[in-house]
Formats: sequence, C-alpha cells, structure tokens
Amino acid sequence: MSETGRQSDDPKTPEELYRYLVERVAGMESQNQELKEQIRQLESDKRYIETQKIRYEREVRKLKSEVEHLKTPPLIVGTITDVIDSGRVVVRSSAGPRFLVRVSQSVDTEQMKAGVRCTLNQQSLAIVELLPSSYDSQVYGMEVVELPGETYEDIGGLEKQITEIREAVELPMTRPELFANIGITPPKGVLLYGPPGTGKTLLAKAVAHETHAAFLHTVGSELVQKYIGEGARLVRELFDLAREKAPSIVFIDEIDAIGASRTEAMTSGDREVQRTLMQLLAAMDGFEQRGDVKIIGATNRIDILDAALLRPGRFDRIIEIPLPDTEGRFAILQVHTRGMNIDTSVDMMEVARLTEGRNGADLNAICMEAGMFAIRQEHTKVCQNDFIMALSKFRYDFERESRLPTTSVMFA
Ligand SMILES: Nc1ncnc2c1ncn2[C@@H]1O[C@H](COP(=O)(O)OP(=O)(O)OP(=O)(O)O)[C@@H](O)[C@H]1O
Repeated sequence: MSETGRQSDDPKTPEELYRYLVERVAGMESQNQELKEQIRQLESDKRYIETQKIRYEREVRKLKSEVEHLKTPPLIVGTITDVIDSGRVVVRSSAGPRFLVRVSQSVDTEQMKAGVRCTLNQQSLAIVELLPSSYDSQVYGMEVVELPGETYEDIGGLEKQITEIREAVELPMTRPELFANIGITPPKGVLLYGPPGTGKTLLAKAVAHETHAAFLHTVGSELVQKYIGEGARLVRELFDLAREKAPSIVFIDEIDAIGASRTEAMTSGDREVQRTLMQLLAAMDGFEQRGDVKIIGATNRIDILDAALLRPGRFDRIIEIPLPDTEGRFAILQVHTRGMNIDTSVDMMEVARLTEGRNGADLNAICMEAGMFAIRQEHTKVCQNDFIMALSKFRYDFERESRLPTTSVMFA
C-alpha cells in the first residue's frame, strides 16, 4: 500500500478515530468468540481422541497378548502311567504312544501318580504341568442353564422359524409317538444361520424353555483349546453331560470354528480342530434321533461349513435367521418396549421404518437408550422424541465407529 493510500484510510478526526476503534474492538471481540468456539471444539475432539486412544491401547495390549498366546506351541495332553522317580515318568500321550519323559521344575512332584493327567511340551515331551482330574465346565465358557427363562413371547417376528424349530426339536421331544406312528425319524440337529444379533441364541433358549430341557451352551472357538487332544475330550464331556441332564438341548454357537471345511495343507492347530470336528460328528452319530438330547448349532458363516456336518442324521434341518424386515423390527420393538412406560403418541411403526438394517440386539439397545433420554429429560413416559434422540445417537455412534479404523492408525 502506498504512503498516500494509507493516509487516506487513516482516521483524521476524533469521531472517525472513535468509530474506527469501536469497529476494531467489535471485530476483535467477534474473532475472540470464534477462537473460543474453536478451542471448545478442539478440546472436545481432544477428549474424544484421548478416550479412543486409551481404548485402542487397551485393544492393542489385548491383541498382543493373544498373539503371544497363539505363538506358543500347543501342549500335548497325556496321562501318567508310572512314576519311576521324581525326574522320570512314563506317560501315555493322548495320541496313543507311551513315553519316558522328564519333569519340569515347576511341577509339584508330590502330586505325580499313575492316572493323573498332565501336559507335555511338544518338542521335549517334558511334563509342563499337572491337570486337575475333571474340568470345571465354566472354565471352557460352557453355560449350563437348568431351565432358561426365555419364551417364544420374547421373540419378535421369526414366526416361520419358530414353527420350523418347534416341528424339528420341540415336537420330537414332547410327542415322540407322533413320529413313531407315522414311521419317520425326526431331525437330529438343527442349524440356525444368519447375521449376528438376530436371535439365534434366543430361539434356542426358548425351545429349551418350552420343552423343559436343560440348556447347554458352548461356543465352537472355546472347544478348540490350546491343548492337543482336549477339544475332542471336551466334546465328549459336553455330550456326556447332555445325557446326564436329559432332556437337554446342546447349543453350539460359532460352530464354524470347528466345522469349517479345510484345505489339504494342515497346521497342527488345524489338525486339532479336525479331531474336534470328528469327535462332534461321532457324538452326533451316537445319538438316538428320537432321543431327548437335541443339538442346535449356530453360525454366521454357513458358506464355509464342512459338508460332513450337513449330512442327514447330523444338522439335517437348516433354518435361516435373517435380519428383520420392517414388520419384524416392529414386532421386536413391541417385545422390548412391553415393560416400558410408552407415551401413546409414539409411532412405533415409524421407529421400525427408521431402523432399516438393524438387528434385534440393536433394537433392544435403541429402546434402552430412548428410556435413558426420557429419564434425563425427566419425562414420566417415553415419547417419540426420546426415540428420535436415541436413533440419532445410535446412528452417530455407529458412524463414528466406522470412521475409527483410519484414526486408529495414528495410535498403532
Ligand atoms: N427376534 C428378536 N426378538 C427379540 N429380541 C431379539 C431378537 N433378536 C435379537 N434380539 C435381542 O438381541 C439379543 C441378542 O440376540 P441373540 O444372542 O439371540 O443373537 P444371535 O443371533 O445368537 O447372535 P450371535 O450370532 O452374535 O451369537 C437378545 O438377547 C435380544 O435382546
């Protein structure tokens, strides 16, 4: 800017100078406001990023320990057949052959006697630890419910699937004579497949409730342990327990963890999974079709299942549990709002329409969230706006979650 130019812009009279200063102060105040707003925004982003950082650091620690766990070679399970002295023991391995093995220093030699089960190092075959004679089922994530409280009333939609499972599991258990009279054998196992959170476990529990059966719930990945030979033994124990508790329903979630079809090249981990699957097939074959133990499997990945599992006499009834459509979502919302104080103005069909693509577990969470909004607003009833707020929070969290992987790179 030229000297003359600057002079012409400069205030000349005291009034002009006053106006000029007032304008500058106003301009700076508004700038200050904007900066304060930016700081507030940045601080809120910082807080969010810090919580995400803590979350991801925790996850990294968990994954690292899982990687460590996976890197350690599996141990062989054996049974002591003879103790020669405190350093030398004869052991029969779960694979069959007997070995004369050494004992690690950490093992309590007082407890070593014939019949005690132990784990052996894969390379040196030395005894690493002694195992308790019988495992606590809880250790392996097996849940035994004498009589589940869930009923068909607690399931929204899925009418066709309820009818199918009633025919395949409930009827043979409650009225076996119908099948005997007609001369047909009911299905032995039922496979439920579909996306997560769509009510597969809920359905299996409701069948157990209706048939007054004990519910034995296990997860495929829990059956494949790090101990060689243990997966097969756990399957045997699971079915022994099912017989003991009969009438009972064995529910195996994530069955693909043991039942995925395998390629030619197998690692020792794959062979362990294969042995577990073989035991499961043998256990299923050993069951009476008209008996009072029924097997229900569940998976999100039916496409990778070994064909052997789907042969007649095994999982011979396959039921798809899809994501709910609008009617289904409406029915699920009805179930989850049954005990809530809902304002008559709430248009539940509209909520169902707005939740396209959501599963039953999400809908349950949305109802809870709407209830929380009502409490926060000190409403006496949950109104439409509480549902709208819950939906937008849910959508926001969901979108935020899907954006996270890019952010997490920063903390890796
Ligand atoms: N059809 C439904 N009706 C009512 N509630 C449902 C329904 N589907 C899911 N839910 C709710 O979602 C929760 C989780 O469902 P569930 O554990 O049965 O899903 P899943 O299909 O077994 O999932 P996963 O494949 O992850 O094991 C249930 O406890 C229930 O609250």
